[in-house]
Amino acid sequence: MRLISQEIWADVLGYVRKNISEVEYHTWFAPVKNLGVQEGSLVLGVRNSFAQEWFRKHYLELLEDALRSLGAQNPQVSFQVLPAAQDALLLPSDPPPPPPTPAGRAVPASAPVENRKVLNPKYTFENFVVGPNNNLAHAAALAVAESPGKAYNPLFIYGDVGLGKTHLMHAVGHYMTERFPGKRIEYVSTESFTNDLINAIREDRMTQFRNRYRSVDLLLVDDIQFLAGKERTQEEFFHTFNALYENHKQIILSSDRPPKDIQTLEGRLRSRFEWGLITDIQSPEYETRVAILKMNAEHNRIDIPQEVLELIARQVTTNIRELEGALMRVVAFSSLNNVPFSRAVAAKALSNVFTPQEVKVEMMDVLKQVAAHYNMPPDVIRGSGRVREVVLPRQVAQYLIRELTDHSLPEIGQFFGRDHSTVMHAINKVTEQVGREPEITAAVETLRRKMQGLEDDENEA
Ligand SMILES: Nc1ncnc2c1ncn2[C@@H]1O[C@H](COP(=O)(O)OP(=O)(O)OP(=O)(O)O)[C@@H](O)[C@H]1O
Repeated sequence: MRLISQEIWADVLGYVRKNISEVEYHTWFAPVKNLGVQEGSLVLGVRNSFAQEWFRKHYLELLEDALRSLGAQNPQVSFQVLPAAQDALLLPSDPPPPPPTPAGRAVPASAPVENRKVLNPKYTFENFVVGPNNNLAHAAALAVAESPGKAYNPLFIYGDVGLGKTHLMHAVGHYMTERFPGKRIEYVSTESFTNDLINAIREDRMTQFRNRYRSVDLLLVDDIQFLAGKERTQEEFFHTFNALYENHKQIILSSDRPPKDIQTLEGRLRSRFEWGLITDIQSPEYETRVAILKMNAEHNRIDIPQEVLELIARQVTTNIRELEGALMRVVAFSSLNNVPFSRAVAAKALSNVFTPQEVKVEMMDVLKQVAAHYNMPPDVIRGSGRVREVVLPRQVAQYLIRELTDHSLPEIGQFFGRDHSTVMHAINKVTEQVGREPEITAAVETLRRKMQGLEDDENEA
């Protein structure tokens, strides 16, 4: 759980930093030691009793507000004076989080030069969940990692925000570092490349700049779409590209769109970007989202029930960064309110961020829930049985699928191996019975709430 409290603390510091001056922040908050969440209370270690008093007087409310923003219903913060030796040992305390960057990336665009080489340790191939949305990009990245400069050069990966482009690029970097230890790797965002170029020109350091980017074995450039409209940077990048390419050095580029859609990109660069392989990453489907959450939970040693992960995966559908954020929110909520994980707790934790209408339900989920409710295998419900015990759950499932998903009658029919008129009949039948037959009414109501993650259960926070 240590990792969870670090996440919480990082979020709290982020909140605090936005609300006080930098000087105040560095004076008071930078030396604080996060001692974890104990029974719902965030425990902070401070240097001496004067600091403890100061915090109680001046920052308690701010800290409580920060915890409230993370979902704590009755936020609690306590302070402990650290023993002098521990204080000395612990300082500087947990590094404060970097100021938020627009894309929330691991290596801020304005990071000092030496930071740029840092590859995020989490972004490895082992930690990358492969699904139908990203399997081509994954296979291409792996091929490039195995034969850099030979398989596809450049490798151009494009896709929407937060779908794993940077993760895959870093994975190639990690792989190469392990496999070919002496190789030089440079990871840079297009923004950093541009800033670096501007500084090099201003400070008359062009030779140094060129050496640096032209002497690497693997160049990873993120968000290459930002080259658009920057003529001088395009010019310089063109020469960097050529130098590396001619020496069979690997280049990997990421972008939010394919080269042909990057406006005001010089033709000669565009055509070079198209020399190798262009591959895209799409939004993950439900199963992949659940797998990503599962891997994240395991990675952070969080023991969280599958059904809670499923609820989160249904709510956040397009961006993996947000998906991970939602998981952390649920974890923070349950730890700060000292309640065990449950679907109701998760729904509550996410209710401020995602409106219930956004809940996405899949046909298979409905079938599974109905099957569990009637204590019957899903395949039997989808099968050909005609006895009432099977027909009723089948009709209820079809009714709920129609209500909770966007699927058409023919699609639902196909899912059940029946034609659309049979589905229509089933839906009409249940519609007539709801409100009249208590048993069916209750079943539909319970299942509907469950599917929307709104059911009240005994764990409710
Ligand atoms: N297939 C995956 N398996 C596991 N984690 C993933 C996967 N894809 C993305 N992630 C995680 O999602 C988060 C966002 O990924 P990443 O930063 O690579 O996205 P991006 O496409 O580069 O976004 P941007 O366009 O903002 O640069 C990261 O924490 C990453 O580890």
